[in-house]
Amino acid sequence: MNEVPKTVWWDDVPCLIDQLRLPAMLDIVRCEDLNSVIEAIRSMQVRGAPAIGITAAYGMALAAKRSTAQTSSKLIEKLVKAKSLLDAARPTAINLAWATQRMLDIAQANAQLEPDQLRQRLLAEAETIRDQDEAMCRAIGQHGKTLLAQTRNVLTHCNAGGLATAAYGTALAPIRAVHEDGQPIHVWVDETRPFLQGARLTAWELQQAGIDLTLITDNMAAYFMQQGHVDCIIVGSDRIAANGDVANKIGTYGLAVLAKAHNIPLYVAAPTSTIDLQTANGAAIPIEQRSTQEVTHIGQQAIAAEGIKVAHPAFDVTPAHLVTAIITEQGIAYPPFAEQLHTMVEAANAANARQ
Ligand SMILES: CSC[C@H]1O[C@H](OP(=O)(O)O)[C@H](O)[C@@H]1O
Repeated sequence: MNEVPKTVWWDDVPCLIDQLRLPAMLDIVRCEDLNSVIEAIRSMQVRGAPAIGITAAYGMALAAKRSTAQTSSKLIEKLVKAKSLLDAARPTAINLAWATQRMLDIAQANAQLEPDQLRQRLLAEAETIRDQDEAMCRAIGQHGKTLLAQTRNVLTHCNAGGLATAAYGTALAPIRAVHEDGQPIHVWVDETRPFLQGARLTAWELQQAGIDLTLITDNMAAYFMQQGHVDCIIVGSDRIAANGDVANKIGTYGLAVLAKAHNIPLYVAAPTSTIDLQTANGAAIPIEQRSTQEVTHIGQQAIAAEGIKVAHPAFDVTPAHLVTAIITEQGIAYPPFAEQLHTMVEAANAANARQ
């Protein structure tokens, strides 16, 4: 099945699916300037760690294109500012800062080029980041499917499908891979309050892919585990610390505790661009605090009284000891994770340097 392209460079600007309008409407947003890229990331028109990294990379290329700098050194000064603004849009997913840093590194390594040549080189790098992400997702699918050979029922949380990446997804990749091999597979889809990425996005993606699913509310997950209807849990990640602690959508930690209590494997699927070797453990991962309106409203409909106190941490951290395995494009890591994660990142960097 050909996927709808996600964030792409089209007609000379980044264009992306407005995920706030899904599943009712498949609407495309044209980002005419850097501010519209930043707003698309901040508002979650585009969301998902790899997807916001790719979009930020195109944002850097757009900033270069829109800059009137007459020298490459002045152009690079503009890119330093662009990186700072993009990185601030959402702090938890390391893919965002990883992508903007990679773009800035390319600019600085090619500072000898004329400004227009440098602009072209930057757009080429953003396209490479996008293409590599899709390849990493498909590799995650191939590695991850080896863990699902005896699996019929998988539970997912939030959305880590094609919409959260260049294409194909991370947590959904092994599920898609076994489905494409003809293996029967069913997915319990956590709706994932408060932003409902599971209900709005994962259910839609699985339906589009012809994969059997059942949408459940987050507080039903324990019931289906207790009834023996969940063989494993697969989630994505926004940042994996050097020791294997995993930041992911709020609610993941609770699922990990439930998985342990029911002796169910919890797998984390992510490209090596989500592994942050500079962050020693989960305690150092910044947790994004989002708008309280996303908790008190569903769309424009208020579901809580005005004037009450509301909390909205958008992510939580699952300690490495609750993670059964981490699936990357480089292979599958098992506890203790630190050395394997370091090796995987080094291998990915070496492969990128050869390209
Ligand atoms: C493939 S990364 C997906 C990851 O991103 C989601 O967060 P958000 O929807 O807020 O961008 C969630 O944590 C997913 O696991």
